[in-house]
Order: sequence, then structure tokens, then C-alpha cells
Amino acid sequence: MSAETIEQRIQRAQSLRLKRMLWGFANHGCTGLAVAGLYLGGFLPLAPVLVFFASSVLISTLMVLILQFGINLRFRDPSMTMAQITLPVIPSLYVMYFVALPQGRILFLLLATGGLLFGALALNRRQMFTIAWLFWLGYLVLVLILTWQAPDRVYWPLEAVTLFAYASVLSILAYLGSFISQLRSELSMRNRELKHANLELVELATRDPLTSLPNRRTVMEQFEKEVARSDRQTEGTKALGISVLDIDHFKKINDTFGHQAGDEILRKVSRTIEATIRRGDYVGRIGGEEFLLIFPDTAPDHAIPAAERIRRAVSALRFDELPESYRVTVSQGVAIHQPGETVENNFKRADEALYQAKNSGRNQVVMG
Ligand SMILES: Nc1nc2c(ncn2[C@@H]2O[C@H](COP(=O)(O)OP(=O)(O)OP(=O)(O)O)[C@@H](O)[C@H]2O)c(=O)[nH]1
Repeated sequence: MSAETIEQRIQRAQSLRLKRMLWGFANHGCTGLAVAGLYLGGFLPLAPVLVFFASSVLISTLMVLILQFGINLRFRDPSMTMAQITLPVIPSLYVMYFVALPQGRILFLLLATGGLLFGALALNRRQMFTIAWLFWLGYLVLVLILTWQAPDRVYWPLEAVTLFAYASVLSILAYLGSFISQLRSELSMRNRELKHANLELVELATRDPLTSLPNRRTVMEQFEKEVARSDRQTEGTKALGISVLDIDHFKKINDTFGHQAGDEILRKVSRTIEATIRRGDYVGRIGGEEFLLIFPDTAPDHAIPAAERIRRAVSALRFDELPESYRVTVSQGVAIHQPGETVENNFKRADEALYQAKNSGRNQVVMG
């Protein structure tokens, strides 16, 4: 599975935000229907209804444009949750001022409260309660203004009970919403930890911990894949070459300079092989001081020079752990894959060539 690029991840997050925004608009659309209903019932004059719809469309368009142009990505909360919940309430509060019946206003309270639930997707407890209290204060201010300017439309005993009930409902919703929000963020944190742990497990299962090279199982799997690929390519002059590489007299190095020095040499030789092979070539550690190199799509007479390059690079290395004049050398057995040959046989030929290289004095490459 190919990893998602940052660009794709941003795109996915933006389309999710747009989807949520549309849900928010749908919620606001219900308020629009209620406003239309009140107008048709004769409880609202036309002018504020038009202002309500015009300002709602303006706010929605503005939000969509901010999202479409990616301006939201500069904000601390790119989902603009606070703005999305609070802004649509402004036209509602405005139109509520003109509703003739006090009961008509209660309808708006219900619909605005629905919007608060979107906070469960992103807001923390403090933010949820801030919005809840803003809603409540907004309604209180509206009733106070009405008391001052149109007292015939306010019946305070009913408003007092409404304000109390509204405060209770908002508090419960803010509490439950922030609880859900917290659960969501804990869940996404656990998911991130799980992903990280999975990556570590894959690393442990496929890499050799000392050299960080692919381990025996991984490099052998790669070898099998390359053999299958090479067998599929019946035409052409390129072939699959492998080299089994072994550090010479490694036991002596360990015994003379210590195991830690041996480990350091294994690491440095690994880095050198990695740096010397071509892009597309592959190396893994298959045993103590033994490595398998895979040269896919290589002209048969290029496999030996490729192995030789590595031999020379290792023999030129200097190690802090060893005396200045001490040279670490490697022997290699190279084999070119024959069409239809099994993986085992191909490997055996390379291994036998390595044996010959050791017997012929080491520090050399032998073709099997
Ligand atoms: N430091 C270190 N030594 C290792 C590790 N794995 C295997 N060895 C040692 O590598 C040595 C391999 O020794 P031999 O198989 O006799 O091979 P050699 O001494 O290199 O001799 P030739 O291959 O014939 O040149 C052993 O002493 C192992 O203990 C490792 O991870 N770290």
C-alpha cells in the first residue's frame, strides 16, 4: 500500500471539513424553514426575513470560500469549529427580535442548540461552555432589548423559566459534547500510537537490529521476487546477479579486538556496502558476518565489477577500533541467475564460489 502524501492528506481533511460544513448548513437550513413558516403564519414581517436569508447565504458563502482557497489552513483550528457554530446564530438572534409571539423564539433556541453539538467534533470543555454561555447571553440580551423596546412581546415569567431551562440544556450539552470530543481525541491519539507501534514491529521483523540492514528473511524474500521477475523477462541482455559476501577472519577480529569492535566493523562495512551499490541493488545481512547482495537487471559481465567495487571500498576502510595498518577484507561468491533455476540452486552456486574465494586466499571475488 502506498503511503499517503502530505498533499493528499490535506485534501482529504479539507473535503471532510467541507462535508461537515454542509451538515452545519443543513442544520441552519432547518432554521430557515422555521423562519419561512413563521413568515407564512404571519408572525414575522418580510424585511427581517429577507435580511435573515441574505446574511445566512453571505456567511455560508464566506465559509465555503475560506475553505476552498485553503485560507483556513492558516488558522489554529482549520475546521473553524467555533466560527461555524456561532456565526449562523447571529442572523437567528436578529430575526428573533421581530417574532411576534414569545413561543416562536423558543423554536430558535432549539435549532441553535443543535449547532452546538458540532462542537463535539473538535472543541474542548472550556470552548464548549464558552459557546453555550454565549448562546445563553445572546438570548438574555435579546429579551432585555425587547423588554426595553417592545415590552408587549415579552412575558417575563415565561422568559425566566425559558432562560433557566435553556441554561440547563446548554450546560448538559456542553458537558456531554466536550466528553465526546475528549474521547475522540484520545481515540485518535491511541490510533497514532498504534500506527507507530506497528511501524516499529515491521521494523523489528524485517531489519537486522545491529546494522539496520534488511534481515535474512527480508533479503531472501527480495531474492525470490527478483528471481521470479528475472524469469518473466525472457528477452534482453540483462540478468539477475547475486553475491554472497563474507568478512574475512572475523573471528580473529573479535578475539583480538573484542566483540564491540567486531560490532562496529559490521556496522561500518554495512554502511559502505550500502553506499557503494547502485540504486535498485539490494543488500541484507544473512548471518553473523555474511551478507547477500542482489544486482537486478545487470549485464552478466557487470556483476563481477560491481562486487569488486565493494571489495575495494571495504579494504580501503580505516577503523578507530583497529590498528592504523589493519585492513578488513571481504570475500565474495558471485552467481548469475540461469532462466528457470531455483532460488536454492542459485544461492548454492554463489555460496560455493565464496568457499573457493576463501580457499584461494580471501579478499577476492569468484564467479560461480
Ligand atoms: N561482533 C560480532 N561478531 C559476530 C556477530 N555475529 C557473528 N559473529 C562472529 O563472527 C565470527 C565468524 O567466524 P567464522 O565463521 O569462523 O569466520 P571467520 O573468522 O570470518 O573466517 P573466514 O570466514 O573463514 O574468513 C564468529 O566468531 C562469530 O561469533 C555479531 O553480530 N557481532
